[in-house]
Amino acid sequence: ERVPAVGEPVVKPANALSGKVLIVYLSRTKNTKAIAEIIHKHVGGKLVALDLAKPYPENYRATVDQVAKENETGFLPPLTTKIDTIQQYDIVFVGFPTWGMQLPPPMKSFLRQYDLRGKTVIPFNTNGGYGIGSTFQTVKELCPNSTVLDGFTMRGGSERDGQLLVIEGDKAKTAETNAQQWLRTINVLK
Ligand SMILES: Cc1cc2nc3c(=O)[nH]c(=O)nc-3n(C[C@H](O)[C@H](O)[C@H](O)COP(=O)(O)O)c2cc1C
Repeated sequence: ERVPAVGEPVVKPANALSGKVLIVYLSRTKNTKAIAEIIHKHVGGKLVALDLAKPYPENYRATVDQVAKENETGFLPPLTTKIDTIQQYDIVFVGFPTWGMQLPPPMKSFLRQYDLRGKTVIPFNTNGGYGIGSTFQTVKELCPNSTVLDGFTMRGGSERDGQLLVIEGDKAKTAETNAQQWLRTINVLK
């Protein structure tokens, strides 16, 4: 690496993100989990799934209805996942599906429960083809004192139509290529 001249302003290198990494994700049919694992493979750190004190019903329709109610009332479902000393992490990836065009309530619980101030927060998403909805915006709102970077999104399954895990095989390879490209764009990878 070139040594800067005396008095020359020190510019951060391209790969400016360093520090301890936490990857937290919510996944019902494992598409978001597949992306979390790709990120983990390339970035390392601690990979943690969000688990609920009271899991959602297995039935898709019942889950949609429950989520709609929770979104209406602002109910934050209690988590059983415990992050050991959140303070130790500098970079926190947060992964989630789009649910009802919103951030899923359990991820709202996580962002409410843990103080991510001063950290770099990096969202990623899978959805049934209708996009991120308000999810990335809500992450920003719930992390007002964090640096929230541009997120990654791709189409996952569509449980409504019986499509569960689809990010596998060739689709997982494409996902990996695209995710690596994104990680370079946001300067997490060189
Ligand atoms: C309760 C519920 C609500 C959903 N709402 C949406 C939605 O509003 N828009 C959308 O594109 N996909 C929606 N989906 C589909 C998921 O976002 C998609 O299948 C995603 O890939 C699931 O991620 P996972 O496999 O990690 O659980 C919904 C799925 C569930 C279970």
